[in-house]
Amino acid sequence: MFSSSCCSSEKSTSIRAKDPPAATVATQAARRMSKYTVVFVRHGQSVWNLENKFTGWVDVPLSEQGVSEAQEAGKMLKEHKYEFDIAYTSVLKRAIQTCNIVLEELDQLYIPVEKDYRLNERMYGALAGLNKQETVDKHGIDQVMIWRRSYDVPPPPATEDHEYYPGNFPWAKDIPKDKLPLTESLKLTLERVLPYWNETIVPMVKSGKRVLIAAHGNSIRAIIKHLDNIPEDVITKIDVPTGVPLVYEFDEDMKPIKRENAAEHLSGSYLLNPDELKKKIEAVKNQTKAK
Ligand SMILES: O=C(O)[C@@H](CO)OP(=O)(O)O
Repeated sequence: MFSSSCCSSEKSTSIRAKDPPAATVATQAARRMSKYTVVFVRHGQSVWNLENKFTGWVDVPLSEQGVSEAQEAGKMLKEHKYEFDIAYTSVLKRAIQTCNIVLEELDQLYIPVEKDYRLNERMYGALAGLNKQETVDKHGIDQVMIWRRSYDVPPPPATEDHEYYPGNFPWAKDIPKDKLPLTESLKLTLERVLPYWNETIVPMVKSGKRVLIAAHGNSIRAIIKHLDNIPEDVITKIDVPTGVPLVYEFDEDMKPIKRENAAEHLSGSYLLNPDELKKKIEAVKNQTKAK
C-alpha cells in the first residue's frame, strides 16, 4: 500500500504537533478522503543536461549523477513504502533508465512498463543540440526565456535538413507525419500528453492500479498544469527538479487533493526536504542566465 506519510518535514510535524493547526486538520481530513495516488519522477540528470544543451526529443542517456539521482528517487520511495502496479514512461532512454533504476531500488522490476512517445519531453525544434547559455549569448535572455518557458511560443522548427529532425529517430517511424512535431511549445506538449493521460493513465488509476510515471521536465509540467489548473502566466515560473518523486493524491473524481507540504502552486508534494528541493529547482532555472 502507499504510505500515508510523505517526507521528512511531515514526519517532524507529527512529533511536534500536540494541537495541530486548523490547516493540518483540514489536510489530514482531505487525505482520508483521498482515493488514488500517482507518483511522477522526472528523469535524473542526462549527459546533455550536464553539457547544458537543449535536448527535447534527442535520445541521450543519463549522466553518472543522473543514475545516482534515479537511485536516490527509488530509495526515497522505498523509505516511504511505495509500491506500484504499473509504470508509464516515454520512449527516451533517460526516462526509461530512470524508471528501471527506480523499480530496481524498489525491487519491483516485475511490474509492466508502458512506453509511449506522448510522454516524451517537448520537442525543442531547431534549438535541439545547442548550448543553452551560448543561445542566451547569441539571442539574449528575453528571447531564450520565451522559447524556454513561454506557454505558447514554440522555438523555430527542426526541418528535414536539421541534424535532429524527428522523422529520422528510429522510435518515431510509426508516428503519422501529421502528428510528428517539428517544434513544440508547452501548450502543444500539453495537447499531445493530455489524451494519453486521460485515455490511458486515468482509467488505469481509476481501476485501482498504483501508477508510477517516469517522464520529463516539460511533459510533467504539462500534466500538472492540467491537474492543478495552473494559469499560463504561473506555469512559466514552475520548474521540475531531476530525480525527485512528486506525489499526487486524487479523490474519486480524479480531482487532486492538496497534500501537506505541497509544492508552491501544486497539490502534489515532493519527497525531499525544502532546502535540497530548492537547490535542485535552482539548478534547472540556472541553465540560462542573464549576462
Ligand atoms: O532541454 C530540454 O529538453 C529541457 C529539459 O532538460 O530543457 P528546459 O528545462 O530548458 O525546458
